[in-house]
Amino acid sequence: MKPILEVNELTKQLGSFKLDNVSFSLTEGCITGFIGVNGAGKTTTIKLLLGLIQKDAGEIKFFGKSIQNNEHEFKNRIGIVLDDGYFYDDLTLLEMKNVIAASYSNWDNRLFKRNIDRFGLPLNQRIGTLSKGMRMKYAIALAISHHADLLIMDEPTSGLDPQVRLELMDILLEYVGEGKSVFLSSHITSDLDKVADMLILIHGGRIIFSEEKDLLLDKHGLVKGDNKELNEQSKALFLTLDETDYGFSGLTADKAAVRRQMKNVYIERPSIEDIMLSYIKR
Ligand SMILES: Nc1ncnc2c1ncn2[C@@H]1O[C@H](COP(=O)(O)OP(=O)(O)OP(=O)(O)O)[C@@H](O)[C@H]1O
Repeated sequence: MKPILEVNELTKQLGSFKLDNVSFSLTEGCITGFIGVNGAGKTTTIKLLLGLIQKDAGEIKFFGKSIQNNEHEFKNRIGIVLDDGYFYDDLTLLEMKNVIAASYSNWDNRLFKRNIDRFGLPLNQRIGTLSKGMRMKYAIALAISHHADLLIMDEPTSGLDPQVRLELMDILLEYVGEGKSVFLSSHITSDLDKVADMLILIHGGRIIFSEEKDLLLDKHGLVKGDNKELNEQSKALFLTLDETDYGFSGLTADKAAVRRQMKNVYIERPSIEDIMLSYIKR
């Protein structure tokens, strides 16, 4: 599949924080989870993609074309869902829609109406009176009503209850089912366990890995066993290792090698959170 967005050696110094030579690409028709703990650099990367802050160096290409020279086309073909700061609370949903729709050349009012009906949103209610879940659905309805090819979302699930998070994931799955792509930052990795195709981990302003989720989950393993299984060679197979008097548990990035070298151990499937924490603890 084609890369929809390519980020090459993106760099930005912000006070003592440096986003350091960040490179990754997003594949068409995929949900890519951009994961990392607080302060890792997720929002900074997204702000640079959207031109909300200026990069020091690096290049961003959208469908093979530099976004710097094609800013208008890029903005028309992406949908954006940021933290809830960018709506006017005193406007109704309909009034705010009119403000936003005016800035897109391919805005589709019928599609917007369909999304609004589907999400059960009251068009004449003031934005300030919406619940957090409704506000998120409204932000998505706005972001996907101009036939965007790529939806970019910064921490969309934070502060939402599990039911609304589940609904949100269903909406995203339906969206990529139409051949669109989603780039979604989150430190709540459990949502991504279900829906992400690709995962990119950022930590301290650097990309730690960028991989297909299924491959990542397949090759890593949470290993438990008796301490007598551990020696210098087998210990080298672990990203993290906890040893107690009762035995050890550790996360390996090479489950196959553990199977070959350690005979009496249990290997469980890790969660994305287990993997993320192991890489950043190293
Ligand atoms: N304008 C700025 N001046 C100085 N430092 C900044 C500025 N903006 C962000 N930072 C710092 O950059 C680092 C990365 O912040 P960023 O918001 O990108 O992290 P994040 O991964 O999105 O975290 P979170 O999950 O908490 O939103 C943080 O240490 C933050 O304090």
